[in-house]
Amino acid sequence: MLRRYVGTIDAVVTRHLDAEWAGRRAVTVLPLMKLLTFDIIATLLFGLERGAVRERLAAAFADMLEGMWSVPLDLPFTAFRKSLRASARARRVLEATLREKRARLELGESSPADDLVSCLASLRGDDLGGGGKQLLTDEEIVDNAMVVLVAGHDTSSVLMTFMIRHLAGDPATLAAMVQEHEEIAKNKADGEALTWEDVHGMRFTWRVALETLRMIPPIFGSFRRALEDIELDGYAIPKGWQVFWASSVTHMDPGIFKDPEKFDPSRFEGQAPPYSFVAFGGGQRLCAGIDFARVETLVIMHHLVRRFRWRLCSKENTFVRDPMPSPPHGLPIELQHIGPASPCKTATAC
Ligand code: HEM
Repeated sequence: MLRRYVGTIDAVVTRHLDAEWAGRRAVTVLPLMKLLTFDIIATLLFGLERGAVRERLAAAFADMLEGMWSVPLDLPFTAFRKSLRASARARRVLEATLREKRARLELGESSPADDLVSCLASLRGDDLGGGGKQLLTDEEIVDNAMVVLVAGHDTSSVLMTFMIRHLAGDPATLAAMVQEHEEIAKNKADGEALTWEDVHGMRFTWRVALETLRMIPPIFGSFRRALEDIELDGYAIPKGWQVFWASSVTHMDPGIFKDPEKFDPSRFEGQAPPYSFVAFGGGQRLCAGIDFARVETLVIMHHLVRRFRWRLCSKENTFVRDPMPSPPHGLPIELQHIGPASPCKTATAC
């Protein structure tokens, strides 16, 4: 299904680079990547065109994220209360979107395959003994849309930001990536959109992404509940206990990844042992958006490395977790344009 949306992702990425990167001498990467991944999700999963509705959703969503990890005190003026209110505003936008989608589906003006909201609104219980009734309530559809928005927005933007940071200091990896993308581009006309097949050819770039995720996993872990008494390395874990799995610890285990501090995309030439690379989680609750993340990452990197070179404004090679990793000051970089010339926009110094 994702195959048919590669061209749309390509169009959103190109528009974003033209509007936000082209002609600028410097940009701050993390906020731009958040904007871009939000635009991709809003377009593809919610079918929201650019405009007032999308801006309202973006604003409510940004406010919601601000307090999402705050102390859960629902009192006036707390970050948590503000986040709850913003979440209610975002839900109202999505409820209105759902009503509109449903009306268009009933009039035959749109198809369930148009976007995620239309797809969920069209699900019927025929195969599950539901007598053809709507499978999900409106509340469940909005819940699902909110989950996808939260799960798919910050994660990919963090990955892209740290890839860009790494490439600034690793000319050999950048050169190998450029070569891969130039090979793909040489068989295409100017401005021709990438296809599913092109994206599948970007093997080296995906290994660079996986290695970036290994070293700086956006989600550092999560909880699982023990379904039965188990013993692990001599420790007894009783049934019902919550266990925290930490991707950062597994990824830095020299018994699994030799020289774990070294950035080496070739580790992913073969298959990593099961449950050793867990940036996307594992088991039944494995990330539902892996393929989506892969396509958007590869399309974005394709256009970035073909159009720009960059230099870090700060030498600080650190990051903080809150709880997502973020580089100092959101990663300001100086840009050099190597793609087709574009009109000069506001130049911001580092
Ligand atoms: C680099 C990008 C991404 C990373 C590192 C990532 C990572 C993860 C992780 C660690 C989990 C928890 C898995 C578990 O508990 O075992 C998860 C769940 C999930 N992710 Fe992602 N994710 C990414 C991108 C996306 C995107 C783009 C989407 C959607 C468009 C998405 C949708 C989801 C959903 C819906 C879940 C919940 C799955 C469930 O509980 O069944 N993710 N992701």
